[in-house]
Amino acid sequence: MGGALPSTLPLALTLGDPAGIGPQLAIEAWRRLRLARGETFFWIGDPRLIEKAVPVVRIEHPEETAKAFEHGLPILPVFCETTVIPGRPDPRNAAATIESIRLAVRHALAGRAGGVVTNPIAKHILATAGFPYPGHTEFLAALCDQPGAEIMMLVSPQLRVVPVTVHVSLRNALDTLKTDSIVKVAETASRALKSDFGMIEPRLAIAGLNPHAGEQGLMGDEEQAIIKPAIERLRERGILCHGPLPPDTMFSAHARPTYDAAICMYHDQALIPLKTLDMAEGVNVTLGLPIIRTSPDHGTAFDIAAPATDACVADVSSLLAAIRLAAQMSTHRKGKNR
Ligand SMILES: NC(=O)C1=CN([C@@H]2O[C@H](COP(=O)(O)OP(=O)(O)OC[C@H]3O[C@@H](n4cnc5c(N)ncnc54)[C@H](O)[C@@H]3O)[C@@H](O)[C@H]2O)C=CC1
Ligand SMILES: NCC(=O)COP(=O)(O)O
Repeated sequence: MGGALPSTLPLALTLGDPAGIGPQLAIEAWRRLRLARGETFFWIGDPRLIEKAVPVVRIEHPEETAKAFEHGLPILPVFCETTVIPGRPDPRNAAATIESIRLAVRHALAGRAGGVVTNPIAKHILATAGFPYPGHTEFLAALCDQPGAEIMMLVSPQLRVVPVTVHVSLRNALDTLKTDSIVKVAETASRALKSDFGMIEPRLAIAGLNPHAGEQGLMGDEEQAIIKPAIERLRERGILCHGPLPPDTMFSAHARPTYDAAICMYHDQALIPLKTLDMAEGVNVTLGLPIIRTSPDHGTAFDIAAPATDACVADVSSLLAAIRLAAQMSTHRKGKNR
């Protein structure tokens, strides 16, 4: 999906959880992109984690990335407080993880980075360290001074999905699902598909919530009471959308070509089909913010995390897809603002 030229500005890649697969993936991504002469990035991470495994170039400013990339992995250093043991996350290193995200956003907001690509964090480890946000998505919105503007989209070669409710329990998602939030999320998605993905008139498929999209009220009334009014309002605002669709069939090979993004009512309704179809190529994108942010669709994978000097068994495809997509989105957005 895409095809735009790479962004000229380097991307900022964050540390993620240092005990996860992020450091090994950063190395692998640098090796491949350097060979391919593809997109460039600087890693905001701890050089001590990787410098025995790969040539690194410590930089002070993102502008040094282009020159450094040929010679080594450009690193803008942040330092972990305590020894990192792959597979054994430690809340004492949360400060470095958080600082890396902060710096990445600062550089993107200042126009020194084309976008932010985040390595995975372990939400419960950050929470133990007192981090008050459920995930990157909400933290990034706060850093951009636009809390509530953020939405999550997962993108893969076969599907795009947007959950209306995100990092909450299923019970809480049902309680908080509202017509207004469906409208807001769908409008943001539609706008972003134009500005960041180059679409002229994006088509949205709106999922139902209940089996058979409620079976005319026999199996739940949220479709009638909450989702249909949202669709009517979106149509009045000129947004192409259809639904509520039965969630069990709307992701089939026949249905997928009829829309550009599926607006889903809760996290797993959106992410299960996407990861089942395309986990290796899936990319998590934050829309609705002044900065571009992408991330691989997988998590920290502590079970396969290893020291940087070991062979990398983790698949780097999703991170590479995230880097490429961020560059393409940045190019689209620049073209739009020209
Ligand atoms: N964007 C982010 O920061 C995300 C963070 N997470 C966090 O990750 C942590 C672990 O979550 P899990 O549900 O276990 O999901 P996970 O994606 O980390 O792992 C699930 C399974 O997939 C495998 N896997 C994941 N990425 C892989 C890769 N690149 N190559 C090969 N195998 C891979 C793992 O080894 C594991 O067996 C949680 O604390 C969660 O909060 C989860 C999703 C996204
Ligand atoms: N399941 C997606 C996910 O957890 C990613 O969240 P975020 O850290 O990107 O907000």
